[in-house]
Amino acid sequence: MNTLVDYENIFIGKPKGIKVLQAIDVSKRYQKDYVLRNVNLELEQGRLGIIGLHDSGKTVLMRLLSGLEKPSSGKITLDGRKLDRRKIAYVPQAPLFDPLLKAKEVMRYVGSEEYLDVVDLEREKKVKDMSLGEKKRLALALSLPFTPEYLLIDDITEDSKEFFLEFIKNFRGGVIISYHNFRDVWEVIDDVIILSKGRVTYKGNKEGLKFKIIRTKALNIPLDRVVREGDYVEIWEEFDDNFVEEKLKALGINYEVKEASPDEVFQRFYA
Ligand SMILES: Nc1ncnc2c1ncn2[C@@H]1O[C@H](COP(=O)(O)OP(=O)(O)OP(=O)(O)O)[C@@H](O)[C@H]1O
Repeated sequence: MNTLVDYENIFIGKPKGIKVLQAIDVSKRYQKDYVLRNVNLELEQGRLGIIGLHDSGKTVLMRLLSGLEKPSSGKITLDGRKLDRRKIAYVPQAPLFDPLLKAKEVMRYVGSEEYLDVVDLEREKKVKDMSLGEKKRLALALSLPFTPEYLLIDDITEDSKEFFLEFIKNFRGGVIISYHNFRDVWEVIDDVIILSKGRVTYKGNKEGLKFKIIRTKALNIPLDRVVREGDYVEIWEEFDDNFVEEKLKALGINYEVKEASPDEVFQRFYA
């Protein structure tokens, strides 16, 4: 293997021939309990965020997409074929390495310790002295010599957040990142899958999560979906709709409008 870092194959251009990563009607159960049900997704080199609360099935889905585990039913394919695991780099939630090895010794498995420079990790540092974020960067370094076309990152820690967000922005291939909120990853994702108790509750472009919250002190308005919050009422409406505002105007009722954050929308409708 070439011992120099192949920057071009990590950061420059797009991989030749766009490949489609697909999950087709994927379910997973351990013993009797289903932890994922009928998940469908399709990604063509874009950037997908898999968002869900604790225990929603994010890690299980990431392990299936990386080829580390097999679905109980349904299938995962790359361009309609069986997964080529080397083309899919996977950064686990909590990577495991021999604690006594140095970073450069772990890299001997792939024969090129130079990739530690790409993830900004000291060659002499022992695994037992690394933070979780550094172990995740080491997992990434191990996958890079295989010129992956997809990068799957299961969770980012506080100390590695900046590094991974920057890496995602520059990576030439497709990215899937799983995380528990939108705030921290919003800038690097285009498409979204929200998981709730193993089921997909939202799938689409992140722009589809735009809602506004209309607030008024008029408590008895003749509209559906009105929620009372203390001394005012709230009505949520999709950002581009104007039905509620026009109705309130016609009724001569004063109101305020605020854009809901993606996390507020997630918590309210899809979590
Ligand atoms: N090997 C396993 N055997 C049995 N149950 C499992 C196994 N792996 C995961 N589960 C169960 O699957 C469910 C989803 O777990 P998963 O780790 O995917 O959630 P998550 O969304 O990644 O949560 P977190 O945000 O806490 O990491 C949990 O109830 C978990 O206990």
